[in-house]
This record gives sequence, C-alpha cells and structure tokens, in this order.
Amino acid sequence: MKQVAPENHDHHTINVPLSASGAADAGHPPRPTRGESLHPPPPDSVAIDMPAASDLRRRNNASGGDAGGDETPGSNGKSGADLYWEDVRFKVSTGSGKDKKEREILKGDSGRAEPGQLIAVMGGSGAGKTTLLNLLAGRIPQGEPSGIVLADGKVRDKRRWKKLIGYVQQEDLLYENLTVRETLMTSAQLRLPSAKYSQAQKAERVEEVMRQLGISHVADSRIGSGATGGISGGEKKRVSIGVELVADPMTLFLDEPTTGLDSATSLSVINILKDLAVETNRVIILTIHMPRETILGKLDKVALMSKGQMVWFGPSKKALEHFARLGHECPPQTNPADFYLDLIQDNEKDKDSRTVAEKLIEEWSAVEKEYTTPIDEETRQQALKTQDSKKSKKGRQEVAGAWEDDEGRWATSWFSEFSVLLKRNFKQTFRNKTIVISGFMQQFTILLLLGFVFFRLSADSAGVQSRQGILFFVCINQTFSFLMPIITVFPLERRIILRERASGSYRTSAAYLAKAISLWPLACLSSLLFSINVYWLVGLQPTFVKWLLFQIITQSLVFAAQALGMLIGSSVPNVQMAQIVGPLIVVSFVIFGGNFTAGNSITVVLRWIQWISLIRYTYGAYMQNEFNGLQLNCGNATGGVRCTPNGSEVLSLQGLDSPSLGICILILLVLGVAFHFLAAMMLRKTTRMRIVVI
Ligand SMILES: Nc1ncnc2c1ncn2[C@@H]1O[C@H](COP(=O)(O)OP(=O)(O)OP(=O)(O)O)[C@@H](O)[C@H]1O
Repeated sequence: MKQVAPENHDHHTINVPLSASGAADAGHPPRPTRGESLHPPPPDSVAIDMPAASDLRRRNNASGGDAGGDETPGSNGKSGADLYWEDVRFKVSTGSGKDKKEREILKGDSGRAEPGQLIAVMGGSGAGKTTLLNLLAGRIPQGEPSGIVLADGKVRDKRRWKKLIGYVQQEDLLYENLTVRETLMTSAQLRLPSAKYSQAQKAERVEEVMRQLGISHVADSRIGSGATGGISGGEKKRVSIGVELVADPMTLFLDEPTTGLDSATSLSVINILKDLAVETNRVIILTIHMPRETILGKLDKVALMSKGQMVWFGPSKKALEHFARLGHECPPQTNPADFYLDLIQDNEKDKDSRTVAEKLIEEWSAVEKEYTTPIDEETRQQALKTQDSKKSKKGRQEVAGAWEDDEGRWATSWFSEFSVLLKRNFKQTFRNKTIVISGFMQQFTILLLLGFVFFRLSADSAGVQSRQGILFFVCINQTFSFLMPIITVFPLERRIILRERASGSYRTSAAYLAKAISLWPLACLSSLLFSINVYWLVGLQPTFVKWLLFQIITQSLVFAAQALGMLIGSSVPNVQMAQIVGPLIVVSFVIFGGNFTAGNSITVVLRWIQWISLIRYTYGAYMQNEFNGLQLNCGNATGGVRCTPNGSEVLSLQGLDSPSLGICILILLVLGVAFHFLAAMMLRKTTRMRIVVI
C-alpha cells in the first residue's frame, strides 16, 4: 500500500512509521520513490505535514541549469545523485628534499553508484578505502586527485557539492553536554535553509530523522562521554548519522560506521542505512573492515580494494562467482568477507612472481566493463568538456556566477547562526558542573589564602612591599586563571568545527563571536567574586572610586587574557602544544611585567615583549590606583630602609607612573580586541577543510 504525497508542493505529507522497521532483503522489491512508504503504514504511524525533504536539492537543481549549469548535479530531477567515477587516481608527495617521492595511492579506479544503493568499500588496512571515499566526497586534505567523477552525469561544483552531501566521520564528533534532540536541532537550524523551513518544520524534520534512526527513545538524553556516561556507542553513531541526515543530503558517505560497535549494533546501523538508501532513493557509500555475512547480504555492491586498485566492484554474490571462475572457491562455512580479505591479502607469489592480488587486479580490469553500467557517451563527452572549461579561468567564473544566482551561500542569516551557536555554547559550558564549580572554588581558595597572608595591610614601608606583592600576584593569578582553561577550547573542538565548516554550516565569524561571548560570563562572575572581596580583605584604599577602578582593571585583564587564550588555542595544533605555549607566553609576560625589572634595563632584542605584556599594564594600573593619594607612615622605618611618605613617589621611583591608569586600561582593551581579531583569523585558517572536486 502506498502513501503517495501530492507532488510539486512546498510541503508534502509523508507517512513516518514510529519505529525504524527491519531492513529490506538483499533482493528487495522495486524501490519506491520519495513520498512512498516501503511498508504499509502501521496503525501507530503518524502523518506529518513537512516541507519536501528534497527542497535543498531542488533549490540547487533549480539554479543549476544555466551559466555553466552543467556543473550542477541533480538537474535531472532525481532525488539521489547517480555517482559515476572513472579512472580516478590519487597521488601524494612523501618525504622531503632529496628523499621526496611521489606515491600513487589510488591507481585508476572506476565504478558507479546508483540512487537507492548501499555500497561498501572493503579491503585490508592501507588498501585505499578511506582515500577513495574521501575522493568521491571531495574531502582531500592534501594530495593530487585526477580522473572523472560525475554526479548525475554532471561535473560537480565545489561549493554546492559540499552542501549536497553528508559525510559521517569514523569518530563521533559531538558535544557531550547536549541532548540528542538538541544536537540534531542545531544541525537542522544551521543547515536547512530558513527561507524554506520554519522553526517548527525544522523541529519536525529532527523528529522524523530520530524516528528513522530509532533514537527517539533517547531524544532527551545527553550524548555524554566515557567518563560521564551517556548514550551507547551505537546510539552515538546513529546521532552522527542523524546530524548529516537532517540536512537531507543527496549522497551520504560514511567512514567505517561499524568500527568499535559490537556485531548486533553494527548490523542495526547497516539495516538503518539500507532502509534509508531504499526509502529515500539516496546513494550511501561507506567503508567497512570485516563485515559479518548478514551485513554483506544487505549491501547492494561491494568494492574490494587491494593496494589502491579494484579487485571487484559489484554485488557480493557475484564476486563469489567471479572468484570461483578464476579458481578461488570460497570454502564452505566461511564468511565471504573473510574469504575476500584473505584472497586479496595473500602475498605468496606464484611461478610468474605475481601475487594472487596482482592477478585479481589484472583480471578485474579485463572484465570490469561487463559489471559497471556505463554512462551515456554523449553525457560523458559533455562532462569532459565542462571539466576542461572549469579548469580555465572562464569556466571558473561561470561556476562562481552560477553560485551567486543561487539563494545564497548560507542556509540562514549571520545572526541566526550566531544565536544558535551561542545557545549551544552556553549549554555546553554551563552544563559542565565540574568546570563551573571548580572555577569558583579556585578563586575562593586563593582569596582565602590571600586573606590569611595579606589581611589588612599596614601603611608603612612593609605595607608598601606587601601592596606591590599582592597586586603583582593578582595580575598573575587572574591571567593564569582565565587564560589557561581557554587555550584548550579550540584544540578540543577543532575537529567538530572542521566537520561543520566542511558542510558549509556557518560563517567562522559567527562561530568565533558566539564562542568568545559564551566564555565570558563565567569568567566575569568568578573574577568578580575574587576581586570584589580581595580589595576589602587586603585593605586597599577604602574609596568607592578606587574600588570601582580596581574592578574595571581586573575585568579588562580578564577580557585580554581570554582573548590571548583564544589566540593561542586557535593557533596551535593540539592540546599538548597549547599547554606548552600558554604558560611560556604568560611567564614571559610576568618577567616583563614591571615588577622584576625596569623597562629600559631590558635587552633591546626582547624589549618589545613588555609592550604586549598584559601583566605590565595591569600591574601599572593597579599600582597607580593604589599608590596615588596614599599617605605612608614612615615612623616605623628601620635603619637602612628608605621610606617614602608619598605613594606617588613610590610610583615614580619604580617607573610605574606612566603610561597613565586610563591609558593602561585602554591598552588592555585594545590588546584584547587585537588578540580576538587575530584568533578569529587563525580559527578561520585552521578549520578550513580542503574540498577538491574533479
Ligand atoms: N596524505 C597522505 N600522505 C601519505 N600517505 C597517505 C596519505 N593518505 C593516505 N596515505 C596512504 O595511503 C594508503 C591508503 O590509505 P587509506 O587511509 O585510504 O587506507 P584504508 O584502506 O582506509 O586503511 P585503514 O583501513 O587502515 O584505515 C595508506 O598506506 C596510507 O598510509
């Protein structure tokens, strides 16, 4: 029984079963098109009024027909792209200097994936599975690809392609303090075009995807982590798939989606993918290591690879026949996947000094045309022409022009991106109670310690030294406390940002600003807890204006220290480097902070450090705030200790009377803004995924 949706409407009604039912068999019935249900709707199914899930593709298709329009896949109106690749190669340079060599990782592979098919790339470790998957997806961090890849017979356009596909990485890159529903909703809000989908429709899409993936029962559970608990590994994998699926991609790529899962969970993930491929008429391509036989039965085609070359591409059952014809029978009671892998990894050489794999590669190249449905030659020639023109300047302009005619480069406005990301960041930060509480506890403990050591300072020569000591300590404490936790933020989140940016989810400026603002309130509150109380505890000058200035100076330091933390975090490749570089920079700022050495006695080569030392300006401002107008009691001065009755004199003796307090605060703010600006630039640079389409 079919549930046919009215066509050519902005919205269509689909029947969504409340449970993700079992997968269709390998020999599944004729594929339904979108809007048709595979199975009769169960009594508990619900009809949802949804925007056509293929709107995103239609949007891209609609504008793909003209200027260089042959570049856009999907313009034949199909819901899933037919992916064709021919003679694809991939080279990388290894070594350096004299030892520099070129290594060919993919050596001329061809194949075709048709809508509705679930395809697995298999092979031993290092066979080139991930490289082939990445090349088809266009995600190539380095190296030189060549060959032809056509989507629906068209050369792809990089900017559109990255938004038309979903790519599920091997690791589950998710925010652990968000719930499943919030995770998927964030993806929907960022990736579904606001012009087509209202908030309610985006929420409906999320519910639909959760039902398809069978994760509705954990919708409100936090993702969690090994340490904090949370949803299971299989559920996490389904959430990762859901993050891509809510954007309704035309083609879905998955890198080893079953790795790390037990065999029952792996089978359930594959069942879901199989259902998705069939029900939504999409191409789904994945890499897999050692599937069990039941999983193999779900796959429409397998691509067996050895040393960067195909050994077989087609249905698994036919592979057994093909290998049997070549004299390699699969022994009874053997999982065909084990048999394939043993065969292609057999390194024993025969009398011609060739391995079994080498012979199988040769045999495959002789018969591959029989097994791969060719594309129409006229389409192929046309695509080749477009590919050539795309390489020329004129072609590039045509592609760019075609994009400009589209609805826009981003699914939603800058402000929407910013507010979605800000909300996500607040949830991620404030739900981590350990971090929140330990931040306050740290400030409170130091406050107590200072209270014991520096309680109510005297106004004599000993009090001068103690004042200097405590003010310098406050500078160091506040810098370390608010810089160090931040330097690991970007290194820890970089791979998530890379993933999200690779699919064109948001502008870096929105992501950066949302992150910077979300980190500020907690730092502001805990630094206030410290600075408000330390002032009275230590007994600094008891006037409201000076107390207020003390708070302003502290907040300016916190602002600049956080900005510097973000700059360090966005510039270093990993947490370890951040933890080395962060303290190194702060310590050099301390050395040039104005307490240990006078500015003009520093060697010229390093003198510049004092000009960017946050601690120098903060210390200068604190000292002026405290010592200007301070009357000291020299009555107790003991022999040899010079006592200065006037606080301003202390400042001029130590060279801390300039720049003035106001300028010091201003410089701190300017440094903060400059660090933020540089950090945003660095984030943009270090989270850019190289997308190359051939
Ligand atoms: N950018 C690169 N630079 C150098 N070598 C590379 C690069 N990318 C891939 N390789 C090499 O190419 C080969 C194939 O890599 P690929 O990751 O595709 O293998 P795989 O089949 O996915 O292996 P595994 O199952 O172990 O992940 C490996 O030997 C790998 O070291």
